[in-house]
Amino acid sequence: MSKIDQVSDPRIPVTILTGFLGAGKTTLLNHVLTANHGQKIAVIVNEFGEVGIDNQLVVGADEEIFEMNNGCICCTVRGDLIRILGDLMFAKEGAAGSKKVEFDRVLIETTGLADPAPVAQTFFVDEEVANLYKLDAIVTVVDAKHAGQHLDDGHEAQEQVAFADVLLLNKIDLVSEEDAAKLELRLKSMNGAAKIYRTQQSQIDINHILGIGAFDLEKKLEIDPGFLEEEAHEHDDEVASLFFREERPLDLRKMERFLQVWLSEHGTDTFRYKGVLHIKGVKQRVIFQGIHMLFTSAPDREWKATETPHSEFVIIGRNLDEAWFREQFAACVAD
Ligand SMILES: Nc1nc2c(ncn2[C@@H]2O[C@H](COP(=O)(O)OP(=O)(O)OP(=O)(O)O)[C@@H](O)[C@H]2O)c(=O)[nH]1
Repeated sequence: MSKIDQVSDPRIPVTILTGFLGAGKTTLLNHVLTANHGQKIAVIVNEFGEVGIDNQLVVGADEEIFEMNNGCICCTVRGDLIRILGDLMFAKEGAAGSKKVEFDRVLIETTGLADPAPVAQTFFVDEEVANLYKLDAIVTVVDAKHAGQHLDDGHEAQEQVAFADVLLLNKIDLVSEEDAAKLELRLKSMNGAAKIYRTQQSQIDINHILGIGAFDLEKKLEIDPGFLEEEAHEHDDEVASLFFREERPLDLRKMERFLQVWLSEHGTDTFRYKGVLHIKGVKQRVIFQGIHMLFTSAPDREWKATETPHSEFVIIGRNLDEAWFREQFAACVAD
C-alpha cells in the first residue's frame, strides 16, 4: 500500500481479478505473487467445480490462499466471501483464536463464469465490509484468441469487459496485429473508460493494476443503474463441470487421444479443461491446460514425499456427456 493510500484511507484495498475461463487470471496471479513489489497480498480464489485445481497451480500456495469452491462467487458463495473478509481482518489484527496473517492488500480471483458486478457490490452494500475494505479496481483479463467467441456467446464475458477498470488483452502472441486491433476496438466500444494493455503471459507492470484507485462507483452506476440493488443474476444453466480423480498412474497419450476425439466435434462448447496429473513413469506432476481446441501438458515440480501422487482433472463446458467422459477417463489408467 502506498503512503498516500494509508493516509487518505485506512481501509485495505481490494482488487477483483476477472476474465473468462482460461484467459490468464492464474498466470497473472502468479506474476503478481512473484513480482518484487514488497507488498503482502492475501489472495481469495473462487473456482467453478467441486475441487480447486488453481490453488495447486499458484506459486507459494501454502499460506496466503483462501479457497472458495462450492459455487460461483457472485451468487451462492457471496456469504462465504463476506465471512472470509471478516476472518482475514481478525487474523490481521491477531485476534484471539486466529492465526496472525500479515497483508496490506487483498486480491480476489473470480471464476471465469462470474459476473464481477455482484462481487463488487459486496464492498458497498455490506456495511462491515465497506468499513474495512475499499475496492481499488476490477482487472479483467481477456483471451485475445477466444474473446470474440466468448463475447458473442455470453452475458458473463460481456459483463466482465463492461465492468473492468483495467483490461489486459492477453495472449497477444496468438493473434495477428489486425485481429488484436479489431478486438481492441470492440473492447473500447463496450467500455471506453477502461485502460487497455496488451500482454503476453499476463506480464504487466504491477503498478498498472494494484493501488490505482480506479474503481468509480458513479461510473459503474451509469453502466448499470441497478448495481447496488441487484440481488442475483442469471448464469448460463447449460454450463456444467465434471471432475475426475484417480490415484493409479495414467497414460498421457490415451488422454490426449480421447480429448482430441471429443474436441473435434465439441471444441466450441468445451470452454476449459485442466488438471494436475500423475503419469506413469514421470516423477513430476504433469500440468494439463486446455481451452477449446488448444491444449498443452508439461511437467512441473516433483511429487513431494508427503503427497500421494494422484490425478485431478476438471472439464467445464456445455453438453458434456458425463458417462462417456467417465468411461474414457477410466480407460486412461496406464497398463
Ligand atoms: N500462448 C499464450 N498462452 C497463455 C498466455 N497467458 C496464459 N496462457 C496459457 O493459458 C492457459 C490458461 O491460463 P490461466 O492463467 O490458467 O487462465 P485462467 O484465466 O486462470 O483460467 P481459469 O481459472 O480456468 O478460468 C495456461 O496454459 C497458460 O499458460 C499468453 O499470453 N499466451
